[in-house]
Amino acid sequence: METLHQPHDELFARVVLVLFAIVTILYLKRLLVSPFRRASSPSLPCPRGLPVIGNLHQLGTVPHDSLAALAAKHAAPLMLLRLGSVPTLVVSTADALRAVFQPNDRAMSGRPALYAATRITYGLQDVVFSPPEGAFWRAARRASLSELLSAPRVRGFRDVREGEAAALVAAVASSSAGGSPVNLSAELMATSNKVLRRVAFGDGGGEEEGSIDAGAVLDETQKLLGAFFVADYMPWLGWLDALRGLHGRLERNFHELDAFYEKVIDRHLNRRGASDGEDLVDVLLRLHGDPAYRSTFNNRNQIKGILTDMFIAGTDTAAATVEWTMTELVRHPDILAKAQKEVRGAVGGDKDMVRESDLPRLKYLKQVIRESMRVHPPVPLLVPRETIEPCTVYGCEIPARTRVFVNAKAIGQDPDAWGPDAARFAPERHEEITDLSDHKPWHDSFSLVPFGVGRRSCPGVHFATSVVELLLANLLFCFDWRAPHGVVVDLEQETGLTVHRKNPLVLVTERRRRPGK
Ligand code: HEM
Repeated sequence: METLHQPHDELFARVVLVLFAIVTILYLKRLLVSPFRRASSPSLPCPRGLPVIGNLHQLGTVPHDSLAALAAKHAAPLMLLRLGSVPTLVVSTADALRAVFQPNDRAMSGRPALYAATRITYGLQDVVFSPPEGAFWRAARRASLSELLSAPRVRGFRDVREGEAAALVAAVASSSAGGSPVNLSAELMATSNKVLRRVAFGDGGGEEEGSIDAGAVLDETQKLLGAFFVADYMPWLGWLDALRGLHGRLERNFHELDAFYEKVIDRHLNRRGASDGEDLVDVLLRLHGDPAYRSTFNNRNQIKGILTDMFIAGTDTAAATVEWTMTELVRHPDILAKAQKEVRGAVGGDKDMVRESDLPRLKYLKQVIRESMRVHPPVPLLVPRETIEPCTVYGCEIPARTRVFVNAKAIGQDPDAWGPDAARFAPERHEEITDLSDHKPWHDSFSLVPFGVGRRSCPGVHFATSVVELLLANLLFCFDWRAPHGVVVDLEQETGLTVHRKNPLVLVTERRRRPGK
């Protein structure tokens, strides 16, 4: 029997071996060959990657800068990469952005279901990460624009912003007493966080929620959303994230966040009918009872998902904007002096602080902020997109489910859009924009896109600019600023979805002397 079976066994082993080799070769070939090449794209460059990881290693420690360098090296306003197993289109100039989005805004309007975002948003029940095809995103986005972040609602929170701007001035004055340098990065983050918590949860800023340290929990949420999850690029290796402890951290954070939101929502339900103004939780609870929204907006998790949006999208973006603007101002004392002169002249030297009613007169300040967001967009690769259907760009077919990175930072440095001195910090280049109080020009342009582009662009522009302008105006009005002796303020960046300075901005400051005092 044995002698009869042996040749069959050998043959079987050989066949299995050959089949295994074929499957492996086909698999590696699939990984090595870009899907775009198969889809006939002679014109779009695809920088060569490595087996399995593709071009992931080329992202470096500061991905938007590495991608800009890669695009420049290949003279590729549009390039096609493979990040792990994910086909990815990278857009790096204003013209390319127009060519991609003008005809394909709908096709480009998806978001990839990233691992951490999916968990934190209760399975994509929010505005930032939810898929655009379903009724939920449309309803939630409509609610954001018309209720949560509308111009009247934002105006209604003026007292909160002015109160927190005054608290920031007091905190800076106290930390700088006796000539000590101030950690402005930390002060700005605390202020921005407080504004959002008061606006979202009410006057107590969430402090009523007893033992839960909401600031620390939300901070961890932000870190997890910016962390690199292997599963987002090579799903079959997702188990590595568990070994790295990321799953455990994510679960802990999710449950802490959830417990916090449950308490906040219960507190709001218990005090319903009280007449002390609506915060965002009140608005969301009201919408959930509204027949116009009931069919799509119908469970508590959606309220929690949208609250998370407000925090992740609104807190450190505003803080980073002021942080980078102050960085550039201290590096350019002439521009700092000009902006200060404008603020002090427009507000009046006898006043304590800048009020929101003063802001429309501060034209140069708005140019400075615009320039800062051109050179340092706080979300340099926007929030990742994903094509929801195939589309054609420059004659090349881009398949559905291609990830899309818009390099807002590279676009802000594009010499075709900004001239040969694009790298120079020069607020005057925005002089020709007449209506700086209107947020529309942000979204009309393809050359300045810190708030994104098309139908998924940021609905919080109004909210964000009112916070940023007020905080910056007060810092310039109330204090003189300079780097500590012998220190050159650097431009090193910390990575994450939102990009802050790597080293905190520590400055020496002196309180402005009021006339006659
Ligand atoms: C300076 C501050 C801010 C910057 C630079 C910023 C930037 C961005 C960017 C780049 C996007 C992605 C756009 C795209 O994919 O095209 C975005 C989306 C979003 N932002 Fe902002 N943002 C800021 C402030 C805010 C604030 C204060 C809020 C709300 C309180 C907010 C809420 C949102 C939401 C809900 C989305 C998702 C929109 C969607 O996917 O439909 N943002 N933001």
